Amino acid sequence: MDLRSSAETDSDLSEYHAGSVPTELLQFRKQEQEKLSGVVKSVHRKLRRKYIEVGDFEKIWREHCEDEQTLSEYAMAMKNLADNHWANKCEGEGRIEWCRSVCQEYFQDGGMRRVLEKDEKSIRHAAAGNNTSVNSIPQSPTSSNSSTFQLGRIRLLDVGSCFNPFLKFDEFLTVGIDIVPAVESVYKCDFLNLQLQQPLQLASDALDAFLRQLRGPIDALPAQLFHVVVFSLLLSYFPSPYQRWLCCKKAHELLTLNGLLLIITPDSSHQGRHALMMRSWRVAVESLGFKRYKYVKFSHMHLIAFRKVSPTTSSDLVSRNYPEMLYIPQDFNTLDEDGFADCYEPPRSDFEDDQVACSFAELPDTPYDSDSGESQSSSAPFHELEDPILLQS
Ligand SMILES: C[S@@+](CC[C@H](N)C(=O)[O-])C[C@H]1O[C@@H](n2cnc3c(N)ncnc32)[C@H](O)[C@@H]1O
Repeated sequence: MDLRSSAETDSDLSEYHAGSVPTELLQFRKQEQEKLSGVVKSVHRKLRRKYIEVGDFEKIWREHCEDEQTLSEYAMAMKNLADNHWANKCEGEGRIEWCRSVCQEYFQDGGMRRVLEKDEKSIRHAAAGNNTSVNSIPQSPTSSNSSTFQLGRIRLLDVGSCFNPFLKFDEFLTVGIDIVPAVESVYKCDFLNLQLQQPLQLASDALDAFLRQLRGPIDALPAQLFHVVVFSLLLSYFPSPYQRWLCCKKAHELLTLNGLLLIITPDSSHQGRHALMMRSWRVAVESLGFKRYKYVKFSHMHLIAFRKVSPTTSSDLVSRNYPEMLYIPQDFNTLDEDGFADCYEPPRSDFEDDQVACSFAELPDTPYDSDSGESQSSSAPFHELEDPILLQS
């Protein structure tokens, strides 16, 4: 199905001068965009509805992955939105550009070296407070001997890549995977069921060669292969926090030490409204062996960068209920006769009550330094210019 044929393309529109696009055409494009966003949103809703009704996510997911028609309609709608409705507006800005800039700053402009030095300083400071001899401090995996990070191309795994937005950037050796690729360069792979293998003990150029010869479908990948894992609008696709948790755990295993996990998740509300949820996400993801590096709120999404600071995850994950902490407001929708009623906020647990005060620190309102020693807030030179209709799903 080629939805593009029913829409005006950018080149069709280029005949018009800015400000002189006829109202009917604008109206038509808006309707087209709403239609495409509707296709995407209805898939998310259907999954959530089934999860509430049936409960067995594995069964629902199996059936979902077998529903080729729905999946290909979804993939075409996403690609069409990206090609014809977002691309001309974004002009180098938006979520993909944010990911790119964080990677450049971290890997190429000394960001990683700075945080590693800061980590080491904190360890020494803490040791001095405890009267521990500096010489007896075990070398941390983040100590400065690993900060001289010689990097060729940044190996980037884009999960739920759809239309492979990172492929065009030369600094990345990109592997895009998706349950339904919208373009040929993305490999078919269900990340939830991806098997992890032993890490390859190879030099960097051999690892690059390994990635270049990959072909889909991908069922397994070696651990510790990537410098960056991207979840752009992926986690909210899943109706259960546990699936989001599994994805983050897999990302941890696939990343090299000091690698970055970039999470972008939709939320059109004011940045303070879901501060508690963001706090909860931070606790959950950090428990896996990450530390938050950057956090920005654009008008329709949260953008968070975590760096992998520990080769292992903490031992007591399930009893602290970390998976449940990766909730989104849509998880608490209730079903009514016509479908879904409005969202309500989940009741607070004791743990969340304890965290309320801390949550205000999550706001990126003021120039915010999460870890890097640099500020970044929603006033950063990026404008979120994506599809509010889709992102409000
Ligand atoms: C909302 S789209 C986001 C596309 C793109 N990343 C972006 O930011 O525009 C979510 C994508 O995740 C894909 N996806 C969902 N579950 C997945 C899974 N288990 N493994 C791989 N891809 C998945 C969907 O097929 C879809 O293309």
